[in-house]
Amino acid sequence: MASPKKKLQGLVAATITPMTENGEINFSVIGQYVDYLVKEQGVKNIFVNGTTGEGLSLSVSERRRVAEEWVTKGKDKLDQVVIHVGALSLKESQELAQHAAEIGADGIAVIAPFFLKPWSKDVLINFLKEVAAAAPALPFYYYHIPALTGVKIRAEELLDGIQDKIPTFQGLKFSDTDLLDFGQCVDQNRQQQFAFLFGVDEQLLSALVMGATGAVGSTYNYLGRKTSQMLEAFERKDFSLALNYQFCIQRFINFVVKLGFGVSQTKAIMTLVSGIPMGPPRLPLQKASREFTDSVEAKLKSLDFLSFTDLKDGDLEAGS
Ligand SMILES: CC(=O)N[C@@H]([C@@H](O)[C@H](O)[C@H](O)CO)[C@@H](O)CC(=O)C(=O)O
Repeated sequence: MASPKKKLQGLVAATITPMTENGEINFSVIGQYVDYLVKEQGVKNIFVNGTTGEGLSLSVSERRRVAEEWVTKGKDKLDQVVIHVGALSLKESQELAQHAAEIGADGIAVIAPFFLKPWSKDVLINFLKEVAAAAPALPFYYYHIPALTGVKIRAEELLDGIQDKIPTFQGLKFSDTDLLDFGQCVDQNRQQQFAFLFGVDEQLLSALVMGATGAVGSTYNYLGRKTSQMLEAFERKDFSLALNYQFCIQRFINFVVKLGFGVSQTKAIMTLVSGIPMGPPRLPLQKASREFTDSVEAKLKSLDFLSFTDLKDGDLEAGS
């Protein structure tokens, strides 16, 4: 794995936690999953035990084992493995942070505690600082996802002076649609070389314009290639082509959002596209319906996503 000091950039797949039909974690397919991400999707960075990975629905011991399995199977194949160690209990979060360091992960990320909530920036920073201190050699990322945590403290405020409190702070995973807040994070922290990782896949192009240095998301599990093509077009300043890719990705996401989209559906889509059985989600989530899977399969075919055919300029109408 790469040196922990290397900046996290480009696409980061928020990994699914594969499960058996009995609801146990299916560790046996993680090696295959790593190979799929690297070879078929060209994605070499992963974010483990986050929202998509149902991290907060797993026990601490399961989270440790999942993290270990990804680090072991990703050795010499993946560039960076970031482990989400956020929890309601500070002690659990610290245990997971320390464990991530012990197993050789490349970074840790933490969401705001979401039951008994921090109501001010300073309180949230104090919590994050205590977790970061449990893994003092690991890059630390704050995972901002206010729609799920209910903690609405603006990321831009949180970042103000954060490295004085958390010396290992390395960046932000921003899973929100507030591009004013995101833009201000970038604008006010450019000199610090933080990673600004955007987490709303359907809006990534707008975030790239705003200065995102990378992206963490669920769709990079199966749309990694397609999204990389968008990133490459953006790098080349071919904005019209980049927009075509974003629209194509949006068409698919819009389609699944209308059917009802979340972690369960991500598991179903990934099973369909990769052929690796991701299994059902854990309660309280419900397995995606057969109707959902059938509709998605047809849509992916119509958009040519299953064959990863290059989108050419002007193909905007295809599959719409
Ligand atoms: C709420 C949610 O699950 N958002 C996803 C997105 O990738 C999302 O699935 C995508 O933008 C489609 O809406 C990621 O931000 C979550 C994520 O990175 C994670 O699993 O930790």
